Amino acid sequence: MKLVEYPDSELMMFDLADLLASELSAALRQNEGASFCVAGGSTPGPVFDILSGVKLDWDRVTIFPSDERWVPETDERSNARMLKRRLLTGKAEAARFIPLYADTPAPEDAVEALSEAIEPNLPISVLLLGMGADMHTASLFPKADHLEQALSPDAPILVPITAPGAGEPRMTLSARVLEDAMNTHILITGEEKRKALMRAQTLEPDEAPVRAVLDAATVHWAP
Ligand SMILES: O=C(O)C(O)[C@@H](O)[C@H](O)[C@H](O)COP(=O)(O)O
Repeated sequence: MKLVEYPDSELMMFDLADLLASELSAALRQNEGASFCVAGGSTPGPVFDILSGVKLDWDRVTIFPSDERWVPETDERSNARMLKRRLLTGKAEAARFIPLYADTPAPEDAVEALSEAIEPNLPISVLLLGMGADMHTASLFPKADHLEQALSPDAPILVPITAPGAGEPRMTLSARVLEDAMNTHILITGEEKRKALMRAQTLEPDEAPVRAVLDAATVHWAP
C-alpha cells in the first residue's frame, strides 16, 4: 500500500482528479476504450466535480459504480443519482454509464443481467474506492451475509449483499474484480478513517474487507 497524505482536503481533491485524468488518458492512448469504476458515498463528490470539467475523450470512457444501494435513481441514497449529477455532467456527460441497479425486488434477481453488462469492461482501467470507518470498501462489509463468496478468488463479478450498517440491500463488485484493476486509489478523510486504515493492515479481509485491495492501492488521505 502506498499512502499519500495531503495537508488539506481541497488540495487532495484537485491532485487526485488530476492523477485520475492522467491515468484515464494513458489507458485511452493504449486501448480503444477505458473503464472507470467509482465509489459512491459522499467523500469523492468534489473529485467528480473537478473531473467532469476535464478535457478527455469521455465518449470512450465507461463509468460504473463499485457498488449500489438497492434503491431507484430517484432516491437520494442512489449512487447512480449522485454520479449522474456530479460526474456524468459537463464534459464527462459524453461517457457511458452502466448501472448496478435494476428495477427488480431484490439484487439477486438482477445479478446475471448486470454482470453481462459489466464483463466486457473488465479489467477496470482506473478504480476509485472509498472506505468506511468499519473498514468496508465498495459494499464488502464486515459481517455481510455473502462476504465469504464476495472475497473468494473465484467469486462471480457481482454479489448481492445485506449487512448490518449497510442500510438497504446492495449490489457490489466482488473483491477479485476490484483486485484486478490496473490502477487502484482509495480516498479517505479524517482521523477515524486513518486509524481504521492502519488497523485494517493488521487484519484479514474477512474482518477488514478493504484489506483485499490494499496491497495494490494508493490511499489518499487528508484531515
Ligand atoms: O455506496 C457506498 O456506500 C460506497 O461505495 C462505500 O463503499 C463508500 O465509499 C464508503 O461507505 C465511504 O462512504 P463516505 O465517503 O460517504 O464516507
